[in-house]
Parts: sequence; C-alpha cells; structure tokens
Amino acid sequence: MADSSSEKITIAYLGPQSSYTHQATVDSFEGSRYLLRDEYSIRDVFDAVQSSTATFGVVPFENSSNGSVLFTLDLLIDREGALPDIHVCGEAYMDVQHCLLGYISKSLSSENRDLQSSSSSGSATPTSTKPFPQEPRSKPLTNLRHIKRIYSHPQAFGQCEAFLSTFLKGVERHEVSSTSKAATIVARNTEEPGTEAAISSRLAADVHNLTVLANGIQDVQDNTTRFLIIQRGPVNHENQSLLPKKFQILDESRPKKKGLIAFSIKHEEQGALANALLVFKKHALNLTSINSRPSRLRPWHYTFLLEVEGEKEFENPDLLHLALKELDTVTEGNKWLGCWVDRFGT
Ligand SMILES: O=C(O)C(=O)C[C@]1(C(=O)O)C=C[C@@H](O)C=C1
Repeated sequence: MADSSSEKITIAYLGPQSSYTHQATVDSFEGSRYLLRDEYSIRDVFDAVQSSTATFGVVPFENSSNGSVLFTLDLLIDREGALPDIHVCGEAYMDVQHCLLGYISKSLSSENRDLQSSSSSGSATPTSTKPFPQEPRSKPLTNLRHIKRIYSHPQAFGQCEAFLSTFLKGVERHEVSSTSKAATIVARNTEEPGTEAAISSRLAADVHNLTVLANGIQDVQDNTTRFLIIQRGPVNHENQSLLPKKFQILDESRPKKKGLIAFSIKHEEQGALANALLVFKKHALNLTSINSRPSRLRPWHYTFLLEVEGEKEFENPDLLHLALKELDTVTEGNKWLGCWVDRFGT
C-alpha cells in the first residue's frame, strides 16, 4: 500500500489548506513519513484512495450539531460501484469554531463603533415556522452592512443559522466545496473588497490574510466534527503498520472498536429491518448510529448505514464473518465497510 513514487505515505484530504479536514489530517498524521495532499472535493479524496494515488484519505463524516455529511455517506454507499475497495480504518474528532472572514469596508469604517448593522436588532426574527428562533451566540466585531455574498461549505451554513439569520438575513449564500475554498474566493476578490465574506476557520484568516469580522458564530459552543480515515482494501492486522500507532487496531490502550456496514432490506417484508438489527444484538455489537439514503434502485427504497461498537468481534475475524453470514440471510445485500479504534474523547 505504500506509494511507489516515493518513500512517503500519501494522505489525501479535503482541501485547500486550512480546511477543517486539513487541520484534522495534520493532527492525525504527524511526522515526516507522511505527505499530505489536498484534493478539491470529498469525491476526489475517495477516488485518490480507490486508485491508490494516496494510501489514506481523510473526509468529514458528521457534525455534533448539524448531523451527517451526506456527500460522504453517499460515497461510502457507492451506488455506482466505482469505489468497491474503500474501507474505513480510523476516526478523528475536532472542535469546530467558525468565524466570519472578509475585509472591513473603508466607507463604513467610521460607523464601526456601532457594532450592529442598522438593519438588525441583534435578535433573531420570529417567523411562522420558527416562532422562537435561537438567539445567536456572538455578535459581529464590525459593521456587516457591506456584505452582499457569503461563501461556505453547506455543513458550515447549517451550523451557523442563528448568526446568519440575525446579522446577515437575506444575504446571498454560495455553497462551495470547503470552508477554506470559501476563504480563497473571498481573498481573491480584489475588485470589490468587503462585499464578500466566508464562514471559515481562524487559521484560514491567517493563511489568506483576511480579517475576522465575527468569531464563534456557530449555533452551539460545543461543536465537534468527526472525520473518517479511509484506505483501499479491508482492514486487517497486516496492513495496520502504515497508520500512526494511535489508530492501530491492536493498540491495547483503547480496546473499544467501531465498525461500519451498509445494507438494504426487502422493505415489503414485515420486520425486515428489525430482523437485520437483531443480528447485531445477538453478536454483542452495540448499534451507535443508523443513517438511511435513497438506494436509487426504486423509489422509497433505502440503503442503511449502520455503525456498531464492540470488542471481541473485531479482534476475531471468524466471529465477524459469522455475524455477516447471518446478516446475508435477512438482507438484500450488505457490505462491511471497515473497523477502527474508537477515539471519542481523546
Ligand atoms: O469545509 C471544511 O473546512 C471541511 O473540512 C468540511 C466540513 C464538513 O463537511 O463538515 C468540516 C468541518 C465543519 O463541520 C464544516 C465543514
């Protein structure tokens, strides 16, 4: 699995540099034996690992306040069969504190002592669908009246709703491939500086020379994103040595392991989903999350992505094999998508 072109082990991540995924990758793969390479999209990270141009990939998986990253779920489900060898071999958690980045408008700088824009009272506006809207956690550090467009990753927009609907209500939103991509777009617009802003990290402000117009703008203080590390081929004891020690499945300091499996069921059969879930109960694999995505085989038919945790099954491939064989009898099809060390709380 080592890259033939060099001695280094290539890690592909969702870039450009200073994305949250980049920061999670730097934290996970320390040391000179790793070469970190940014990719344009989550799909590109999967493709790089599937085609072995990278040994491992790092992608966002879910956020504690805004839920699953659908792009990643869909690529794991792999409806077109283009990513048959992708397996998850690790996870990483990162605290995500979003900032609004841009430029302070020169024409409004004299008004900046009045920190709230005149069009905002600083309170979220009640609507019929949200009669008691959440109040924003932070206030702008400067006047935001000059901002006409905001760029960010869809996940980040979802995590900053209260701030946006209070201080940047009605401002055009542009979804881009990552928060750091958003920062590069804003930094490159030299024609109308000040009219664009990005939701991105403090690190991105430093890297792209942007001003922090507001910080901590996410809806909840404790905002964590979980990232997955992916590799080509199944996770087994032999191919663990390329991973940093903290991710190696035999590291006894963290005995709890997690696993991921995709399956579909015959929806028309009564109890089909319950029967599939019972297999995991029987084999002492505790279910920790379940996601469903349209299978696109027929309308209203779903593929389920199930995350399980346990100890002995992962240590013993025969026991796991037994559980999967049993699952074969109650599902329409299933795929084991890897297992890894539980790193929650590290
Ligand atoms: O855009 C980035 O910086 C990313 O790394 C992606 C991503 C995500 O998809 O969840 C990662 C962390 C934050 O939750 C927001 C965006």
